[in-house]
Amino acid sequence: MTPEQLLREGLAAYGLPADAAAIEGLEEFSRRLLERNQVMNLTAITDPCDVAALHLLDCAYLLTAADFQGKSVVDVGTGAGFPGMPLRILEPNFDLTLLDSLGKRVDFLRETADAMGLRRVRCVHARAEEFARKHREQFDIATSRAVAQLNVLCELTLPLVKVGGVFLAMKSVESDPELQEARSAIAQLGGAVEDVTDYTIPGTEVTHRVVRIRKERPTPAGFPRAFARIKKAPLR
Ligand SMILES: C[S@@+](CC[C@H](N)C(=O)[O-])C[C@H]1O[C@@H](n2cnc3c(N)ncnc32)[C@H](O)[C@@H]1O
Repeated sequence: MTPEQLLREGLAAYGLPADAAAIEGLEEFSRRLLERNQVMNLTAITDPCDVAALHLLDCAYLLTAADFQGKSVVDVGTGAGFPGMPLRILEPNFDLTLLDSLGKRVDFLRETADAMGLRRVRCVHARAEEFARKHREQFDIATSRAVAQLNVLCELTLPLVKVGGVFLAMKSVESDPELQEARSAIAQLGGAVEDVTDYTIPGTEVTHRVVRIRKERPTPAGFPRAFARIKKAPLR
């Protein structure tokens, strides 16, 4: 199967629209990613079919896990733009902030968003725990994939989410122990696990998980702590 077929059939399997412009946008992003990957470290996945499935379709699943229309969304530790960029390409009607602590990756994202004419994308070079000082409880949705253990990750993300909003954490299906260990941290930060959904990426036998955490109460003022403190004494 070609990447184009994989994307078309995969989006259809999710029940998402698979119009030609969206598919072309995803393929263009994949081309730019793999081209830049030759001179900087953006992804270990280098086959275009694998990028289509393991990056693009994996991330696209989030559009079935929450309604993004009209929302403000922050992707914490976005790296080369996952999950944020595929979501932006597939759904133009929300405000997206792509946040990462590595400046070169953020530069790549800014250049790529400009070159592709993507709108309503803000690329921010910052650590999440520092960004939270000025952007506390400003986002309807936070997303994150492959950034940290859930108890640490929630301290980075939940302070950014409005009360009533959600944090969508992309995790492996082996994350049950991690999830159990994070329950107290999630409660201390004002959240509650609402839903855990496992999904198989179309065209593969790979199954991943989305943990949906609802922000129920404001996060207490002491969080997030400085990263050295979070790392030394993760919330339990
Ligand atoms: C393993 S990469 C994952 C990138 C992307 N989310 C993905 O799934 O391909 C983790 C990324 O998180 C970023 N990161 C780690 N801690 C962070 C923090 N406290 N604030 C912002 N970004 C952070 C790193 O710079 C890195 O780009």
